[in-house]
Amino acid sequence: MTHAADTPRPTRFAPSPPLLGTIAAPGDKSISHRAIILAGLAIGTSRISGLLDSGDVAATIGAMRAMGARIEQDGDDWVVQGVGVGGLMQPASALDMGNSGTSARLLMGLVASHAISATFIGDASLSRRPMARVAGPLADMGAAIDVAPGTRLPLSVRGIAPAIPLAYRLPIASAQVKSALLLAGLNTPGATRVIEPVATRDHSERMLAAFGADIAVETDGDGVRTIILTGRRDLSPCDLTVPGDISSAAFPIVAALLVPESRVTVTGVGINPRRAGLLRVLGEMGGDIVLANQRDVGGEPVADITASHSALHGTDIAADLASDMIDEFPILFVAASMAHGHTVARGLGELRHKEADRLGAMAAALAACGASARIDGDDMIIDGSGGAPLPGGATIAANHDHRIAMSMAVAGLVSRDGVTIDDMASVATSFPSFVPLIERLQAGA
Ligand SMILES: O=C(O)C1=C[C@@H](OP(=O)(O)O)[C@@H](O)[C@H](O)C1
Ligand SMILES: C=C(OP(=O)(O)O)C(=O)O
Repeated sequence: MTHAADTPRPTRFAPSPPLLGTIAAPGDKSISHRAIILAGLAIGTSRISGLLDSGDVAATIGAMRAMGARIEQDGDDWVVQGVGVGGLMQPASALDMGNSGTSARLLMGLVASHAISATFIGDASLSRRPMARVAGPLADMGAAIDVAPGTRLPLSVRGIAPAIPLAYRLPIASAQVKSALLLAGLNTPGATRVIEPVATRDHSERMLAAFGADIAVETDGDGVRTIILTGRRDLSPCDLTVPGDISSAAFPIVAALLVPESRVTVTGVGINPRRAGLLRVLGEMGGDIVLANQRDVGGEPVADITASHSALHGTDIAADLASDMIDEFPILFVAASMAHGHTVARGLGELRHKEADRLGAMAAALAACGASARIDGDDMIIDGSGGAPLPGGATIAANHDHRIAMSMAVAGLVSRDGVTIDDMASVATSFPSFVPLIERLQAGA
């Protein structure tokens, strides 16, 4: 039987008229996962507004429900009654993480310090992604991980309470690993310490503090952060608003920079410095990007962002910037392909471990559309077209990767012959309204 969701949705993105108008950014995916998880652990009722309605967040909601949290939609809000730290229940069946690495890794951490066991499964893409980065330190905390060699999904975590508090220096810059260990630390007596030589997105730290966790952050003279979480404290419920997702806003913003005569405003976008590296790089490339109405939403900095068509020039992106824009490289590569001159983006090995190998897949996709992109070790090197449209004309395999699908869709908007994406279904994981919002901007919304 063929299910509707399994039917590929090929879509052609033709050369675009100017993009004009104002749209609201969808809720931040990273923050939405964390809001559901922490509200699901608090004692009492939390109300969340602005939650991202997407496949990845649905995976986290499903798993937290399966472990006892009561999570209901109330109009545009979500109302969550938590189980209390230490109160997760044994799930009756395997937890389906779908396409979502964040769900899988954060929830593995959560289960590790509860006396329950859970089997984690995922789609073909997620089942190829490395899980040893969380399984290793969680085993050091006392959890038993049952997994085939290679440490990929499916795997089972048998948690332990009390777990052993860990001091762990992150060997890779990963907010998912950091967050998995902090969540494991919540039900672990004593201090769990995560040492972060390269700073990554700090949504977990901010939100843990908002829910009343005992958390402190120390930064040494070299900028190395140590996050200290003392476990076994109850979490208090919160009413919070999820800011808009800069990783989604990136697509209309770059599209506006590239499509002649465009001017687009995206409202309510999170500009946390550990997420907003793309804005800094596009600014250095000559992009006309204006931030207005800067404010705080849910403990995160937010702004309305206006991007206008600009002549971009190439740039050199240092490796230490990578984690501040890790999910934005695919769309940055599209921008660089149309810039004047040479762009080098360095130290991007982690891109090989996302929903697809984003280095290899983007180099191939851009080359298929007539751009000059090549990989040298962990670096991407692009010679821009100098503002000329890319030839296009290709059909690109999205490979279950929403960011490749949306990036190459934007490439189609600025191509000579259009670009076809073989299957746009993956955008439902992070930005279900991507196509209608682009169409609204084309109509001058
Ligand atoms: O913590 C998070 O919410 C995320 C962290 C990043 O992954 P890594 O921790 O693997 O870098 C990012 O790529 C992902 O989209 C979301
Ligand atoms: C890498 C991503 O997400 P995840 O790791 O949660 O699948 C992403 O959204 O680009």
